[in-house]
Amino acid sequence: MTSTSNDVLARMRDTLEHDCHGASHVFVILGASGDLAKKKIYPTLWWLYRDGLLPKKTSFIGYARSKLTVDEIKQKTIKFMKVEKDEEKKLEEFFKLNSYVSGAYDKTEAFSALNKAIDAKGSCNRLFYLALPPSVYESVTLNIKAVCMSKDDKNWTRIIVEKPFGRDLESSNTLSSHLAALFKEEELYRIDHYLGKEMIQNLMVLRFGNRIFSPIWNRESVASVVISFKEPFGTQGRGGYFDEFGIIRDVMQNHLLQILSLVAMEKPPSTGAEDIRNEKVKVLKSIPPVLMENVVLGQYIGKKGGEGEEAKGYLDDPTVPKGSVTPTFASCALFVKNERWDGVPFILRCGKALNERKAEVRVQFRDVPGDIFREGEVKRNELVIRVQPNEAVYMKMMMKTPGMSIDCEESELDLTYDNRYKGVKMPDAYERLILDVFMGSQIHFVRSDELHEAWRIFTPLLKQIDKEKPKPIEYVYGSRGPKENDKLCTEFNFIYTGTYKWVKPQPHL
Ligand SMILES: NC(=O)C1=CN([C@@H]2O[C@H](COP(=O)(O)OP(=O)(O)OC[C@H]3O[C@@H](n4cnc5c(N)ncnc54)[C@H](OP(=O)(O)O)[C@@H]3O)[C@@H](O)[C@H]2O)C=CC1
Ligand SMILES: O=C1O[C@H](COP(=O)(O)O)[C@@H](O)[C@H](O)[C@H]1O
Repeated sequence: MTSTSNDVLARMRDTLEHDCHGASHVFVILGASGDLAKKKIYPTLWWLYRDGLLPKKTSFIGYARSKLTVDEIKQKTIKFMKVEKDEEKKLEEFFKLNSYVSGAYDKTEAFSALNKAIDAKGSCNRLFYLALPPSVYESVTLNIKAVCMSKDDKNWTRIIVEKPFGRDLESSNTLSSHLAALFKEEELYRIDHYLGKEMIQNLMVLRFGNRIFSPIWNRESVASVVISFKEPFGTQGRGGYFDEFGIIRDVMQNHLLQILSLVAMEKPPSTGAEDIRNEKVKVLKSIPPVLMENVVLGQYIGKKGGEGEEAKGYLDDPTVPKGSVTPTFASCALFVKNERWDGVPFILRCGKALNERKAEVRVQFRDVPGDIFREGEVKRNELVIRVQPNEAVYMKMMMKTPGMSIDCEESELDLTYDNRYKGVKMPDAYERLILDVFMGSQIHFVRSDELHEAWRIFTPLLKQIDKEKPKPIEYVYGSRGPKENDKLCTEFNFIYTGTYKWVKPQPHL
């Protein structure tokens, strides 16, 4: 039987109270005046508070250079909080638990003032969320370490770090060494918010909780794997920031590679964080650096006759440097050189300003050997794990056309979450991850050696792109991206026939 949202919430509250032993907690948002804080962190803390999912004695302190009041923070963030009419009183309670300290990121005296505000809450566990540009990570973490850590043994301090974790292997290693000199690995929570998504967390269960997959999850049966991220909007005026990174650093090197490691890793000895992360590192170590010849780069141009944002290309964004060749689309094929996967292409593909919002994993199986049906009739099986939107797992299968016909046709085993798990609340990725930090679970956070391997795989390519500045292929805003990507997919054994038609199930009357 499917658990109802209320059952699940009640169980989570019990676990949380048990794990937190009734302790007090202070959650500090560094960069409280910024975009991430406003759009994600404050709303997430509110949802957790509203649902009773934070330890009972938790308060929140915002910290940034701007001189702000809690009321001003509230005005900035409220439209992202999705507050229902009957929740106003609770929202007031939430903001009463908030305070704000203004100060510089590089002044120890300012952090002493922050520490005073934390001390005023009494003996407590401390969580610091770095919702900040990486340029200030170093000074902020030095100051936290110098004056803001928990003073007694019974309380812990945890630091939540947001990407980008550097821009190449060298800068990432420098950041990792800096953090390692200040904090223990168990105090560091490196967020990759894709690890907080339902279907990404489901990959472990799907693979290792089902007997049927393990015999076919290898080079004998799998032809190729495609992992995609598509977004239907462009840089929306924030191209200046994006241009420093490009889509490979923004999405491929982190979110898509994390998904790949969960799809390709061996079965860990347990579901413990270290066992899982050991396996993820092992599989990443088997991946040679990506070669430029296996890469397609694209940049979107405006749509003729389009209106508003879609009429504008990447280079029309006034915050983007003139003539920039930063890719807004990238796809690449890479290989896992181990016994299980040798020769199987893993195609990663991501892009902005495409035709739809979609993130999915597509495992395409090899052709049926010794086919006895009419030539070309039998198509490859495909297992699709749709991460977003509308979570689903479906397996494309060949079936006899029902009725008198003896033909084969493409059909599917379809597990659409909206139908199967009616009424279950899907928390936002940040809700799950912030809760994990309270509970001290690092399963869904990136360890420093995973980060090292991820940058090792992409840094030679990124350096080559930065040096040679190849001109990306133009694609029109709202299209499927460069045609060259389809060629890359075909070259690397992903066969698209265009013959599969999904008949959306109609609700029973
Ligand atoms: N439970 C559910 O909700 C289910 C939903 N469906 C829906 O049915 C529709 C079709 O299913 P789908 O699995 O995508 O099957 P398809 O075989 O039609 O598509 C497979 C893949 O090929 C890509 N593709 C499309 N055009 C080309 C092309 N010209 N050359 C190369 N590749 C191409 C697709 O999208 P891309 O443009 O991203 O490359 C996709 O990645 C989808 O909208 C799917 O979401 C199907 C089954 C279950
Ligand atoms: O990390 C990032 O992810 C978002 C997309 O996240 P999603 O949860 O909405 O899929 C992307 O827009 C952004 O560029 C990138 O930095």
